[in-house]
Amino acid sequence: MTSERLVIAMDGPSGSGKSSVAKAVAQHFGLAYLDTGAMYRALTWYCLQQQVDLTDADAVLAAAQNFPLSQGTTADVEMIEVDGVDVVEAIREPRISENVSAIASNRGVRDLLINMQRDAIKNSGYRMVAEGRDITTVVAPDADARILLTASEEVRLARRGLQLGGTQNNEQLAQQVSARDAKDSKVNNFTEAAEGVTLVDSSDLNFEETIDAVIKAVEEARQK
Ligand SMILES: Nc1ncnc2c1ncn2[C@@H]1O[C@H](COP(=O)(O)OP(=O)(O)O)[C@@H](O)[C@H]1O
Ligand SMILES: Nc1ccn([C@H]2C[C@H](O)[C@@H](COP(=O)(O)OP(=O)(O)O)O2)c(=O)n1
Repeated sequence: MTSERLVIAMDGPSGSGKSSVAKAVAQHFGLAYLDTGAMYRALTWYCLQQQVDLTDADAVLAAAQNFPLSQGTTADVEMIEVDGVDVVEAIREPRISENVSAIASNRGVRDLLINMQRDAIKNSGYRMVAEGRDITTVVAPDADARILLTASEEVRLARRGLQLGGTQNNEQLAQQVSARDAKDSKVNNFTEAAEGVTLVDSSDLNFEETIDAVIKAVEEARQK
């Protein structure tokens, strides 16, 4: 086992393949994995469960300050609990996708979760793939490899539709993907690669090809 540090930061819009590709890349390099979007989703679930008014920024922040989150950091088993309740499936439901931007646009909430994310990277011994919207730019701008994973809107909508098993119509998918990205873009720029960030466009790549492209980008960044 090597203990050489390897922090890989990955950002991108909804449905670009961040979670699935990041997990595969973590397994390839033998790294821990952090899904930061799951943290914002779990906090949304908690606020809804606590009947917090999502338009009340102070109430949302108060909930975040007492957020009883427990999250695993292995790529092969997803573990997310809030106050002992398994929320792995619940946080992917459309009602969460539709409300999560209200939580993620709260500055105080972001500061709290960003600190938790930096702690997670440190606790991994700096051997982790972390993915989200602001990992390459805010959470870990000092990562050893920084990647922006994109795909055309059409491709991302189609992927999300398939992933949700055809349960959502086009309008619902557009709300959960395009409209959410538009809201999230007001907080972070995850459509253009910042300086030093490698862009991987997966529009014309299948899953395996995308993983290979990211691994190649990581290897290249490590040699710099
Ligand atoms: N390059 C690809 N080609 C085809 N399907 C992909 C590709 N990358 C990801 N997927 C699939 O698209 C869906 C969305 O991917 P996901 O990792 O959840 O995206 P994100 O985390 O960016 O929202 C998943 O079902 C995933 O398996
Ligand atoms: N680092 C991050 C990660 C996610 N978010 C917000 C923005 C997103 O709408 C939600 C959910 O993120 P998630 O990565 O689960 O979303 P997708 O799987 O890409 O659809 O959290 C964020 O603001 N910052």
